Amino acid sequence: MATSRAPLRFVEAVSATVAQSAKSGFFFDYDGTIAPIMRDPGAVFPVAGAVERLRALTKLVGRVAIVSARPAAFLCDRFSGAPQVRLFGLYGLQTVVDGHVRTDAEAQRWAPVVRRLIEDAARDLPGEILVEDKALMVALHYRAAPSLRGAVERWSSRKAAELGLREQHGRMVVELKPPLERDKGTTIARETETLACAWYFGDDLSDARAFDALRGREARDPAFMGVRVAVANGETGDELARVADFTVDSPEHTPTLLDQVISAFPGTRAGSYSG
Ligand SMILES: O=P(O)(O)OC[C@H]1O[C@H](O[C@H]2O[C@H](CO)[C@@H](O)[C@H](O)[C@H]2O)[C@H](O)[C@@H](O)[C@@H]1O
Repeated sequence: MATSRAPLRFVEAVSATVAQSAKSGFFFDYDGTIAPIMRDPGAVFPVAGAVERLRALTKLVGRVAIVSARPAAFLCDRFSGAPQVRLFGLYGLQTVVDGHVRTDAEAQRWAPVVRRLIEDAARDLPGEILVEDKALMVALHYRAAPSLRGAVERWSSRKAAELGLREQHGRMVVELKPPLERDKGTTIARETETLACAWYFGDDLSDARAFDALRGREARDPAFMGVRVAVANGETGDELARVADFTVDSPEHTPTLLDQVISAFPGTRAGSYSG
């Protein structure tokens, strides 16, 4: 079910991971990667078996983490069943330490600007556009009205210029965020510094930066192995699959791929992940 798209062979990636397990890491995007895409972002939970696989991985490798554009508090709720999984929210501007969310101080300063933007969006944009308030960022969703994409993008570009914010495009969404040099790429670069091998799973445009970070590390350190897994989809999937080592068919297939990794560790059996 895993399709090789580059010279790296799946079996080699797994063997190298098992051989240097303490220095290996698994990093996951959330929406569209280990959670389904739905119209209501608040109603999204991880696919069946994902949390159990992540919990199993924490016992086998040095690091397991979620790197998401969601607020860290949301991730804390969804991954309460796997407390050893590290959580990086809002593209790495938030982390969770001992159960408490820590927010980057520079990002926090933008909260009043984002608050004003949310009020403007509620006033200016058509009712079909879902304005997701993430406190430090706003996501403008046009999934319910794809024909409004152009209007939303024009409004968002104008507001970004007016307020000094940055835009991030994604699956039927455009986000406005603080103008800081922080994204999934910088988070992955930092979190993989001490690792010899790192896997990253993603489905969307912002995940390409995490893939790039792994490629950059490989270029600087030929002993390092980066494994890029794209989760297929008809929206942004092709773009990411082109630069991935492997592709899975959907978020529901991610646990199946993880079973193939987990079962390669001595003493493990696929499917026995209750503990
Ligand atoms: O980094 P991620 O964890 O992948 O977050 C990216 C965005 O995910 C969410 O939006 C996407 O999923 C929604 C729920 O399935 C879907 O309705 C929407 O069309 C997708 O773009 C989330 O709501 C955004 O805040 C994240 O930026």
